[in-house]
Amino acid sequence: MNLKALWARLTVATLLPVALVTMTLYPIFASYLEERVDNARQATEALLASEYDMLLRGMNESFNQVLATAEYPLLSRVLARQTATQTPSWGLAAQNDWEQLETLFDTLLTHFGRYTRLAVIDTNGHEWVTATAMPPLPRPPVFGLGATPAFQEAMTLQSRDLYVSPPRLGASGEDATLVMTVIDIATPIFDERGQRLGVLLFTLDWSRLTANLPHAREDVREDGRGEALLVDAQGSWLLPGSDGQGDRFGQPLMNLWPAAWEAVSARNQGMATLDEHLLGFRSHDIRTQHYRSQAGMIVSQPETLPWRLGILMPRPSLAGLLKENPVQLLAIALVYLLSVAFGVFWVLSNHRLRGLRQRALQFSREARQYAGEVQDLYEHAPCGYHSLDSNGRVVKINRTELDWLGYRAAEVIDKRHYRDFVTPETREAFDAAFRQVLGQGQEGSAECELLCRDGTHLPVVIQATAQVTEEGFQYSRAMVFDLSDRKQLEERLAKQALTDPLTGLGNRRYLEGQAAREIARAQRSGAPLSLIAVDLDHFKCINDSYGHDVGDLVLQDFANTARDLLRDGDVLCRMGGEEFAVLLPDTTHEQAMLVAERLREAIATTPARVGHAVTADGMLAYSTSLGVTLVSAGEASLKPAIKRADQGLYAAKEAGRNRVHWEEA
Ligand SMILES: Nc1nc2c(ncn2[C@@H]2O[C@H](COP(=O)(O)OP(=O)(O)OP(=O)(O)O)[C@@H](O)[C@H]2O)c(=O)[nH]1
Repeated sequence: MNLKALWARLTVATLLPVALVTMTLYPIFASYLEERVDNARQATEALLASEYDMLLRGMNESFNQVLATAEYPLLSRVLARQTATQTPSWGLAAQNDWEQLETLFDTLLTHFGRYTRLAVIDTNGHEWVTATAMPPLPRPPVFGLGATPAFQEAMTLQSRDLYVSPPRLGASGEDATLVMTVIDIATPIFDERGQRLGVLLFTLDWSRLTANLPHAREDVREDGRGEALLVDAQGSWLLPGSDGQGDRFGQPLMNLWPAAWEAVSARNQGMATLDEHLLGFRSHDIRTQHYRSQAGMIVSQPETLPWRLGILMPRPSLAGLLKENPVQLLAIALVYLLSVAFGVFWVLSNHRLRGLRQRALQFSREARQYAGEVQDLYEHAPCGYHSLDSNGRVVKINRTELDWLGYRAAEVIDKRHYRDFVTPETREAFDAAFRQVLGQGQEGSAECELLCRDGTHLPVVIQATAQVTEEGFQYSRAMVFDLSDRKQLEERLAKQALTDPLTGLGNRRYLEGQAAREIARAQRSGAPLSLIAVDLDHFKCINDSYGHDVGDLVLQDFANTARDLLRDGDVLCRMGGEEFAVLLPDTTHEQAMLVAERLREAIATTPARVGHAVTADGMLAYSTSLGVTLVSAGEASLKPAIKRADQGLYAAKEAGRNRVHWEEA
């Protein structure tokens, strides 16, 4: 496997475990996250309800305090007296009422702590009594407040009606530099006869009231537990900052948080999911709050209503959950790490195993190929191979030897003893060699003849060695060489040694061999054995006249003519040169003379074919002289008879040639 494939596998081994772990963990975390989101939604709704109630309760308290104070008889008495005179009257009764009223206002300021300023204003807009949270109080402070919207609105209202201004930035009392968020709450003051005397104006420290909303506090906000949101109908931020200065006060929510504004402006109440927050919201129209308070009617600036109160809670997220619990994060990282490590380990070990397997396969292929080659060599070797057990039974044999024998492997292996394939004549040599193999020497060889299925004999030499282990003799392993060619060569050489190459007749040595056998037979049977010596007449003249080649043709012609004339058992050979001999078994003196005469006459009357290049008719006449004798009983060799036949031959030559002469033993 190449490096590229390994990298691809490693990539898969990394990505796959990550995907599997993610697929396993994601549903768990998703359902957990869903549950947390549901919880957060419920918590948001609960917080919104409680904060809404808290806001209304706080405002109701203020409304009721304003209404209760406006109905206080002391207030209308002071106001009626001052209105009547239109100048500060400092009689004893007035001084007393004034001090009581101041004490009341001081008590209200200090006891409730939520008001920054309390004022009593007559119908002309003159402020007759004023108490502020910021001492020292001017006494008697008279300011014209007739132009304030709170005064003007309250002057149009009936008894127990309230004017409530939207939260605004305002000066606290006389110190115009100290700016804070305030709400004006004003109600008309009537005497017991129902005559309008003026207006009671409470300036409420809005930051003190909203400070009771826990989620409006920045310390709580920073905890990430939620944030209160309060805007008017135009989307202006109504909540002051923690210091009461109003860091975001009055800013449009559209700019601060467009998504939140889009959600709260679309519906009166509900739940919205923003990017990282859940927003629960509801609207509140301050004018409807008289149902909950002692007020007859509540008037405010209509363009600012209704208000929208909301709670923004952080929306639980997967990252947030993990951040919440670092141990969990660590465990998840560990799971990813282990799964990736396992994948990488698996690929690497698999890679190594794969390499080993491929090498093993390669070795096994080579081994099989090698074994096949060895088997092929064994089966088709130019010599025979076989293995025998200690009883001489064939346990293995190659195809070459089976082909020689003409058997199939199934007919031989474990079924036949090898000596059965050896001819009885050579079996003894085989047995002796096999005994040697089984013995100490552990080697043996023998020249034998194998008995083939078709009855033919195959000369072979067997060379065997014993295969011996610690347990002793296992089997013999033998190589068998075919000796047929060698035998044939030997026979051919032997035959050539006994044959005259020019005429194809046997030579002198051949005659001697044949003579020994015939003499022995004649001695056993007592049958006569005759010998004829033949010599071509004037052969030198033929050679000299026509050339040596023509002489050879004449010699071959003589051999053919004589061979045709003689019997099968007669032995015709060339003794050398132009001399021939014929051994005639079982032939008497008379019969031998007849054969010699017939031979002489046949040669004399049958010219040799020498071709037209030599003679005109292509024929060349020649003659022979012959000496005939009997091999005498008691002669162990042919030599004496040859000598006598030669003497007869010379006699025939002497007598004029082309004749037969008997030579007596
Ligand atoms: N062409 C040929 N000539 C041979 C061969 N062997 C021997 N000769 C020749 O045969 C001749 C024999 O001659 P000689 O012994 O004088 O006898 P001849 O001429 O036959 O005379 P006579 O025997 O007395 O009739 C020699 O010239 C040899 O060279 C042979 O194989 N081929």
